Amino acid sequence: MVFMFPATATSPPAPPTAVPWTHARVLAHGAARPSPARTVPLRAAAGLTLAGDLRARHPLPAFDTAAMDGYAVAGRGPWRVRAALRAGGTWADTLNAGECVEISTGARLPAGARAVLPLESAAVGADGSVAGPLPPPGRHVRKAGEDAPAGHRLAPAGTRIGPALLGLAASGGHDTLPVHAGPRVGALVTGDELDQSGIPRPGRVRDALGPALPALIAELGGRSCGVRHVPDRPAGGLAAAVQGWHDVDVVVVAGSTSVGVTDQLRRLLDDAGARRVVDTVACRPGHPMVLAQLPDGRWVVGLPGNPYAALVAAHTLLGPLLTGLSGRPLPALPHVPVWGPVRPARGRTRLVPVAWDSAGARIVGGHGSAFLHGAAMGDALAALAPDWADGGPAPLVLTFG
Ligand SMILES: Nc1nc2c(c(=O)[nH]1)N[C@H]1C(S)=C(S)[C@@H](COP(=O)(O)OP(=O)(O)OC[C@H]3O[C@@H](n4cnc5c(N)ncnc54)[C@H](O)[C@@H]3O)O[C@H]1N2
Ligand code: MOO
Repeated sequence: MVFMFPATATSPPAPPTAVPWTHARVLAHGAARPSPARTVPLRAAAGLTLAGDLRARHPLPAFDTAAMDGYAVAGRGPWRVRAALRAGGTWADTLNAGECVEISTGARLPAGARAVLPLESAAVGADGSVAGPLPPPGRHVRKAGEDAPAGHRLAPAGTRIGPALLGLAASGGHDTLPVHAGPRVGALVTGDELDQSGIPRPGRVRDALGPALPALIAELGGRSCGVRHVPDRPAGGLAAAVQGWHDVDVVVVAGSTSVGVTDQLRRLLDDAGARRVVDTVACRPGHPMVLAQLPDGRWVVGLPGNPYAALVAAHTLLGPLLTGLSGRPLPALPHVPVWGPVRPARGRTRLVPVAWDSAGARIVGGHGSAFLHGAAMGDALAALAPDWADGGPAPLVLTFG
């Protein structure tokens, strides 16, 4: 006879030693020290982190600039046209009342000009003079230093360098930037049951994490150094693989975080004299995750083998760790209303994939710990507290699906 336990609607409480989910992120971030700063050309800085404040080397804009094609006028009209100015040109003379220059957007305003009369508002008379409504002083003019005076802090150290910041740095007169490079991350995928291509053979499963991890590491701010597959047998293979990967800052181990006979991760961490910073987290899924530091300074992040649990664990521990190693502050999580027919978990945080909708974020797809469908369709993970109710606010960790 086979005895079966009745299915329960709520999950069992978290193990007593498990770290609360919000605290796990803070611990992982706080444990990391940023890599030394170095200087790189702008073209090599995308995705890295500013290692010093970015300051304007000159006023932005550098001079009073025409913001419209038209006429830069002085005094009241009609105005006599003195010259034509194009962007990039200079005109050393000064306008007197009743004079103007034809001017292009981006050209430096001549001394004496009060404003720009747009072409559409101007009428050119038979004698070549220009008439039109008197523009108020400063109209259609970008004032020198209006965006930032010289020396102004454009962005603080710790800012992630994206396209807008690269453009801002160039506008501010910079050719290079001081940066913290993205940490180097190697990924070890464990599991003798994994097939690497096609439809898995009977009893086996297709490796979902090997293809996912390099993209996930890059999304979280790391430099992926590749994926290596480690067999569960002989025992000791995982320890050798971890110890042997020297030229990385972080080793991610996928699988082997549980208590089964083939799960070697915690034993190898103890044997190696590693310091555990986070050891199990009060969340669902992903609770067996672990973060530890080896005596040589390298970090080990253990992600549970179940693919969605691994994704949750990566966003809980790996993301904040890489953020800290990169010299960036831990971002505050936005709280938005979350909708969907899901029960929160007793005594722990439940992480579900969500997609934006007009009223907040809606829970999407399947979110069992082995299934990636929901996460692949989602924009974020919502962290549902035990007292969350449908439509209530929850913090979001943004993801890329
Ligand atoms: N007695 C207990 N058993 C389990 C516990 C527990 O607390 N006590 N926790 C369960 C939870 S929760 C998780 S999550 C898993 C974690 O297991 P491991 O990290 O040791 O991973 P594996 O056992 O190797 O695999 C678990 C599961 O995931 C599949 N898997 C593994 N790697 C991949 C991959 N790269 N791509 C796709 N699927 C993968 C694997 O086939 C298993 O089905 O432990 C539970 N057990
Ligand atoms: O928490 Mo496990 O991580 O349920 O799949």
